[in-house]
Amino acid sequence: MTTVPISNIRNFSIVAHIDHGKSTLADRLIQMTGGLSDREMAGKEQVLDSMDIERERGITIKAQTVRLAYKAKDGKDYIFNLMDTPGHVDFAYEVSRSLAACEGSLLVVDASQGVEAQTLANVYQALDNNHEIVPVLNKVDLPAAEPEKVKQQIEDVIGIDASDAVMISAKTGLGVADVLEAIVTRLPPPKGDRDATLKALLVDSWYDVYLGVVVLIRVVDGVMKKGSRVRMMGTGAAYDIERVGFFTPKMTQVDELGPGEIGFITAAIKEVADTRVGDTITDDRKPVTEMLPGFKPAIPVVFCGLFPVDADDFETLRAAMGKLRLNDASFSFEMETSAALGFGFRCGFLGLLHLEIIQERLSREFDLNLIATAPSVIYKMKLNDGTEIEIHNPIDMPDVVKIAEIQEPWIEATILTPDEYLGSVLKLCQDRRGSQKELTYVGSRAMVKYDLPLNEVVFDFYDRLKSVSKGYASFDYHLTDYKPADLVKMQILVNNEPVDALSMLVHRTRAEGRGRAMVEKMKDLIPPHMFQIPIQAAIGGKVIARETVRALRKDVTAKCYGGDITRKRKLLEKQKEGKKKMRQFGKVDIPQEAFIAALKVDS
Ligand SMILES: Nc1nc2c(ncn2[C@@H]2O[C@H](COP(=O)(O)OP(=O)(O)OP(=O)(O)O)[C@@H](O)[C@H]2O)c(=O)[nH]1
Repeated sequence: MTTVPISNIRNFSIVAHIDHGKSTLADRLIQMTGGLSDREMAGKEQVLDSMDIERERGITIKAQTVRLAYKAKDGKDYIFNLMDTPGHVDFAYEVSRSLAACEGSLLVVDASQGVEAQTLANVYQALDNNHEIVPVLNKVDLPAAEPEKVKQQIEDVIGIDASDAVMISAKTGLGVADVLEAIVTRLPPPKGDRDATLKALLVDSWYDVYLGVVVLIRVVDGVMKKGSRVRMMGTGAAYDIERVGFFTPKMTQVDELGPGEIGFITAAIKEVADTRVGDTITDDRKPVTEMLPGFKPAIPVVFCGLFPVDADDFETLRAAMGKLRLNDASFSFEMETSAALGFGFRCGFLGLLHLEIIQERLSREFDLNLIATAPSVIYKMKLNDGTEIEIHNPIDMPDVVKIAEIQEPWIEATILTPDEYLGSVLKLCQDRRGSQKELTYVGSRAMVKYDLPLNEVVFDFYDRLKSVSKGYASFDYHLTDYKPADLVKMQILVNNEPVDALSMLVHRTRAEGRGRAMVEKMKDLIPPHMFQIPIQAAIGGKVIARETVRALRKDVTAKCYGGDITRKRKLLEKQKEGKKKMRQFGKVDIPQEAFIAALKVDS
């Protein structure tokens, strides 16, 4: 691959709403610049989405970068570094750090759909990073495409000039050549001083089975050389650089990366946790004095307990989580025990989608059968003695008489929806204790901004939103602040004993509805025992809902008395098999389905 002057480098990202065609365009760009042969492209549905689940769910999770070589119409050779960014709201943090390593963005908007919630969120982040932006209208091959209308929308809603938007079909390849030219002529080259001391941004890191920890960097000043000794300023650790290179998307090794370049390094780094994303990498012998601005760390906001259905799987679960964490520093877990569910882990996630992805990977890649407890957020509590604590597990909540005030996190949500579903969307937000801030129109679609408690959003809000809008509404949010809330701890009692895994913090006004729904579900799923079993929902000592599982009338072996002993044994064996799928709770056996159903109820 040719080396070029810094003025011929272009570093850019593609920002888009999910499904607007970011990956398809990225693949086209790779294909047209010869990064991969047609044959290699054919074998890979979407080259940038490397993880199986990403491909199946059609979402991009891990930011990746490819280097492309392009000969422009001006006859000069250019190097493009294309940074992939995830499109989903939970991973906004990964978007922001990819953007910090680039000078420009292609804003891809589906010409048949128009601007969506994540288009806005992502493009504002790009503008915050002082990016030059080239609007690209994709899917113009579709009969429903309305490029002129969408151009107007981009100007009205985002406030950037869209008159020169590039019209393309990433699918057929139409117009993609113009995108390549626009990258050269409309995006700025990076700035940097080759003779200055090495200063590089640690953009990302991940674990590779063959290479160990791979670190993605953007060189700002100086040169990153193979064999040199560098220092990570944030952690203070020093390393000898073993490999330097980039992806085309195939891994290619070189001797050095100069200013403005993006690529990877490897060294004897043991764990991903030893690298701090956003850190500044410099020369160990003559370090720079000032660090790069860096990023805010990604903090988990949603928590839940994950327990193996089969207690024998506990160690497998621990090992599996350890493996996943190797490549996902934003996923955290610590051991937890529950009287009802046994040994498991309390886990922290960036959001609900992140939770779902981890859960799915655990069950699919590690063949684990899991029970997840209700998702919770971080509550702040002021105690009467003046101390302040943070709670992310309802079990840890102190006695109510000790609590002076409970605060819960709030978000600002932006929702775009076709007009006909606006009523249902507003009702949903209202039902979730939301307060409306703004209602405007973007073409024929309504854009609403709502303040909502995160506690109500982690509880199936996204699913409900999709269902009330037949999948048409789009949603994005960011955390705003903590506000005092009238929250209570609701417990579920089975046979008069509280089931710890089913405790949750809910708003007082919603406790009864939620409690009633839970006990009803459990009643249907707990099999009759020899005695009657009360199932109750309670706040403190006060029962707010109750159901009863009636006592069993027949003994399974009764009809075998005096009869065939093998038949009797068979029946008992069968019963034992069934028991394996139960949780012994006091004198009661609770089937897993009952837990799962109780935790899934929609109030
Ligand atoms: N008709 C048509 N379909 C397209 C075009 N570009 C992409 N698509 C289709 O739109 C769907 C979404 O495209 P992707 O490239 O996966 O979208 P994405 O924005 O990368 O989605 P995420 O990875 O989830 O962020 C796919 O089914 C593509 O085949 C186009 O120009 N025309």
